[in-house]
Amino acid sequence: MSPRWWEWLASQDSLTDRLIAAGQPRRFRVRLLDQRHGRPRQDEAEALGLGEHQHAWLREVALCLDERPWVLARSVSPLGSPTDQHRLEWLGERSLGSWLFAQSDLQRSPIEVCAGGGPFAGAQGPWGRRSVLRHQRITVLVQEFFQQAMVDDLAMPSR
Ligand SMILES: C=C(O[C@@H]1C=C(C(=O)O)C=C[C@H]1O)C(=O)O
Repeated sequence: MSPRWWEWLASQDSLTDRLIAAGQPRRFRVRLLDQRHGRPRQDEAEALGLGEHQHAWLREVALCLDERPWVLARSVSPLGSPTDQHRLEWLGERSLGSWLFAQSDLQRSPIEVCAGGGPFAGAQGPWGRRSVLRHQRITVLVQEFFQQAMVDDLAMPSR
C-alpha cells in the first residue's frame, strides 16, 4: 500500500473533514442513496456481534466533491426491534461523521482495510475500510469505499 493511501485508510478522525480539506475548493456534499431498516449482511452482523435475525438501521451515501462520488459508504447500526426509530434517522444529507465526531466520548474500533470498491453496483476503487464507532448506546459499523473519481481527482497512486 502506498504511503498516501495509508494516510487516508489509517486516519482515526473524521473522513468528512479530510475530504472537505483535500477537496478544496470543490463543493462537498453527502448524497443519500438509501436509508431504511433491514437485515445486515452476514459479515456486517458478525462485525456488530448481531444474531442473524436482528434488524438494523442501514444507510448508504455517496460522499461527493463537485458531484463526483469520491467515497461510497454503508453504515449499519443495530435496532432493538424492527419498529424502533433509530436515533440518527433525522440525519438526511448531513454527514454521519459530523454528529459522531461531535460526541466527546466517541470510541472507535481498530480499522480493517480491504481491497475493492465495495458492495455497490458499478463501484470501482482500490480500497475500502470499516470500523465500529460507539457513543453511549449507539453502535455503528461504518464501511467506506474509496472510488476511482477520488483517485483521478487527487492523482492518487493506483493502490
Ligand atoms: C464517519 C464519518 O461519516 C461519514 C459520513 C457518512 C454518512 O453521512 O453516512 C458515512 C461514512 C463516513 O465517511 C466520518 O466523517 O468519518
